[in-house]
Amino acid sequence: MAIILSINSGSSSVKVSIYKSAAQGHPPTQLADASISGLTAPPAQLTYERGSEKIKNQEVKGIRSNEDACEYILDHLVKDGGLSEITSRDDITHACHRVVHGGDYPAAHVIDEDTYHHLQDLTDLAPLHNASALAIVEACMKALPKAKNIAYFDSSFHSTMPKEIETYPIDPEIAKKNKLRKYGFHGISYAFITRSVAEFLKKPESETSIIALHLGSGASACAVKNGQSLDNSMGLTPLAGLPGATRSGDVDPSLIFHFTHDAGKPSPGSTKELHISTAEEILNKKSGWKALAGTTDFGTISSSSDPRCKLAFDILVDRILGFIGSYYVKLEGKVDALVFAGGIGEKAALLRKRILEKCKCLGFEVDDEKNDKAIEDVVQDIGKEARHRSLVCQTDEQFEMARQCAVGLQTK
Ligand SMILES: Nc1ncnc2c1ncn2[C@@H]1O[C@H](COP(=O)(O)OP(=O)(O)O)[C@@H](O)[C@H]1O
Ligand SMILES: CC(=O)OP(=O)(O)O
Ligand SMILES: [Mg+2]
Repeated sequence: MAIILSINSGSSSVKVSIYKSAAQGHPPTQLADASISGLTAPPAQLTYERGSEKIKNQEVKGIRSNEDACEYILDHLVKDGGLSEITSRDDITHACHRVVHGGDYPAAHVIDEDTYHHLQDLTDLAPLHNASALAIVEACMKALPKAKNIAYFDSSFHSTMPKEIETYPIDPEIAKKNKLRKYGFHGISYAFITRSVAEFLKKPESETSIIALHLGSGASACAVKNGQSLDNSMGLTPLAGLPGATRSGDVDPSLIFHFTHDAGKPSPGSTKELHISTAEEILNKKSGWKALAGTTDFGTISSSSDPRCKLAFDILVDRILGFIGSYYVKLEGKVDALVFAGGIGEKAALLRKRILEKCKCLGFEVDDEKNDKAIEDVVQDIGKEARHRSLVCQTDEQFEMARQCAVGLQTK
């Protein structure tokens, strides 16, 4: 029997789930689930569930990085006497890592020396993510000597984007040499969402077309056509597209040079592993609703009467509407559903309401009573009878990686 550890290192949280692989062709069974959130809005908060039993929900001190969070959780899982399948770290046979930027890798990759160095080269393209994910990989290689480490990339799901969408209108020679194109991200989540919504709608995945919104501290929109990614709002890096907790999202590329004359200089935040310019540091880490409203907590922004929070809220609504409109046309109106997911998408009912009210002209209609209900199912309807469905999906990047790993296991 395989014991699969699934690690999702996000920009404001680290989520770790542990599964045992079931019989041939069955999805893996979750044994426990732990997350440390609030990494950008301390104090960090640990939640820990074994099966359906909520074991812990408490503040944790001394967590200064995603790596600290992962080590703390791993220690917790192994020491939890309630998990009979795990008596030591040696029982863990597979460690699945969410790695945001996989470059041209179209699918998951066992992490060997070559893969590790290839991913190190990509760190500069995902400054908030790849470096910490690789640090966690390195820690797992030491802490879990018996485990096979496998990287699942946020970018792989978007390898189906057509040329005219992934190509930037820049010098093709330089673009080719430096691999400068749109990659798109949150793909592990969009793969889970597409499969879950197809199941909910009782349609084959290959006939399911949706506009999906993964709204977390990093936020993106995705047009899925017949089960495959057509377009994603993120680009060469996760900076493009929608604003995030500390990220600007799309701005006029010239802006940064008017923001500071030091834009092109190395950022003071650069390290041995991470070479980012001052421009990237500002736009990735010192912008977004943190800069606008002084907090990365979108729950606060949604409920505050502070005009700065209202502006941050309205900006996010405006930018999301831009992508919904564009993707609705690109899908030629053949949209089975508009789907909200991610920490914000699943919890910010007011944001969903505002967006759906503006999308009434496209044939979406919010049902306030359903929209205000707690989201308990994997997929839940929040819309009225209308031309198109409006849904929430509790996305699960950890499960998606473990499922793909279990399938891979069963086919090897
Ligand atoms: N009740 C809530 N209402 C609105 N936003 C929320 C709520 N709870 C958490 N959030 C937001 O969810 C985001 C975290 O999203 P999530 O997808 O879980 O993590 P990550 O961005 O690290 O992948 C944070 O910006 C947080 O402010
Ligand atoms: C790509 C990205 O922004 O990921 P996250 O939302 O987990 O930070
Ligand atoms: Mg995330």
